[in-house]
Amino acid sequence: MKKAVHFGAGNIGRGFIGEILHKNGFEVAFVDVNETIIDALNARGSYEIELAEDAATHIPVDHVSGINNAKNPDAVIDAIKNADIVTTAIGPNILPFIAELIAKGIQARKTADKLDALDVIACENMIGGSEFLKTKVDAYLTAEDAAYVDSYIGFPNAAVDRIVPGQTHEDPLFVVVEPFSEWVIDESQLRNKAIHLDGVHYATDLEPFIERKLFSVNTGHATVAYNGFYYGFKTIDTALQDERVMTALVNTQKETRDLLLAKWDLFDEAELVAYHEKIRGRFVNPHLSDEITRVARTPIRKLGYDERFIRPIRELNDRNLSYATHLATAAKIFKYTDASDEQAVDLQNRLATEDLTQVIESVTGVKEPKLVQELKTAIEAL
Ligand SMILES: NC(=O)c1ccc[n+]([C@@H]2O[C@H](COP(=O)([O-])OP(=O)(O)OC[C@H]3O[C@@H](n4cnc5c(N)ncnc54)[C@H](O)[C@@H]3O)[C@@H](O)[C@H]2O)c1
Ligand SMILES: O=P(O)(O)OC[C@@H](O)[C@@H](O)[C@H](O)[C@H](O)CO
Repeated sequence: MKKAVHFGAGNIGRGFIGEILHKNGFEVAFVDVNETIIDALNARGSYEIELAEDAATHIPVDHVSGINNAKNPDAVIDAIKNADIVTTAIGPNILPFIAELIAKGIQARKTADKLDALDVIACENMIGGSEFLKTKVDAYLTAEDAAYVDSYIGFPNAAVDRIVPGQTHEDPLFVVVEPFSEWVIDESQLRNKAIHLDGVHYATDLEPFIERKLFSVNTGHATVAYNGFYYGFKTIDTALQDERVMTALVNTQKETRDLLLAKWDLFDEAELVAYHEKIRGRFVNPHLSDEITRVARTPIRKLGYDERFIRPIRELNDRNLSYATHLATAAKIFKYTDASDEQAVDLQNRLATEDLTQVIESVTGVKEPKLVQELKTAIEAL
């Protein structure tokens, strides 16, 4: 069997990436620090996915194993040495912490004179995720290693879409997912073109696809989460029953369409309207309950310069298009609290001790006085 190494045996890792790799004949070594999950993968060698729909379908995934990277880094390096593909779904903030292991795995391939091409694909909600990972990996490589990477190792960007909420089953591996799924990989950045995964869409230019996904699904999701939190809700589906939250989502989607249509020739307005309607339906799937704390997690990341609110705000502003709803939700992120979310706690501590303008500028990376002032006014109005 072909061998895959996948970093992050969490919700989307088991609930989507594992499914696709398995379907394509790979045995999958999941790398994670969660001992319960790693032990269960090794004990059973299989797990089950359930599609959340009327007549729930069950998908068995076997030929899987686990490696605890904190305890057994050498096994990860060895697995990468022998892998046909490497994927991650671990969270953008964690990518820097696995970069050294990936670099060592690449060095092990080079030392073994392996000339098979390998792609390392970051499946994170992030524009340019694999390229970002490559910059972190590069920091651990010599000039000679870098030449080997240029020839044999690809870091194609990817976009992954499937709502996989937090799981609360007795079985730590069982994962309930929405039926919809989409995985797009930038074909132009692939090194190993012989691996063409069934169930993956290969695009020659990923940027419009990742923007359509991130600014539609994730900006929309976050709009529901931060407005929902502000109005006192706990889950995405219940928040959407509130007209104020639904209106915020619908208006945000309109601004997103305006941006996508102004920026890319590729999209058709009617198709985007249908895409956005479908997303609203996905958010209220009655068979899936998604906590606001999951969707609103890591608020500092979500306020990033190239992230789901600030990038559209900047780009709509550049085009003299309205970004009022994006801005109103971005302001609510500054009011988000969750004692169990390190970034939420950090943001609130900074707001309590530092000047608001300084916090806005440092968290969002925005320096343009007009946008900073608008954010400040919107936050102060809450
Ligand atoms: N859940 C979704 O609906 C969904 C959909 C598309 C994309 N994504 C993206 O996929 C990524 C993962 O999201 P998720 O929802 O699966 O999160 P998750 O928390 O369920 O999974 C992340 C996994 O990474 C592991 N991990 C954390 N630090 C680690 C480390 N240093 N070394 C090894 N493992 C470590 C955790 O133990 C966990 O099992 C994120 O970038 C997210 O944006 C999620
Ligand atoms: O994973 P995050 O924190 O970037 O965003 C939270 C959710 O919006 C996200 O996980 C979605 O469920 C997912 O991106 C759907 O494809």
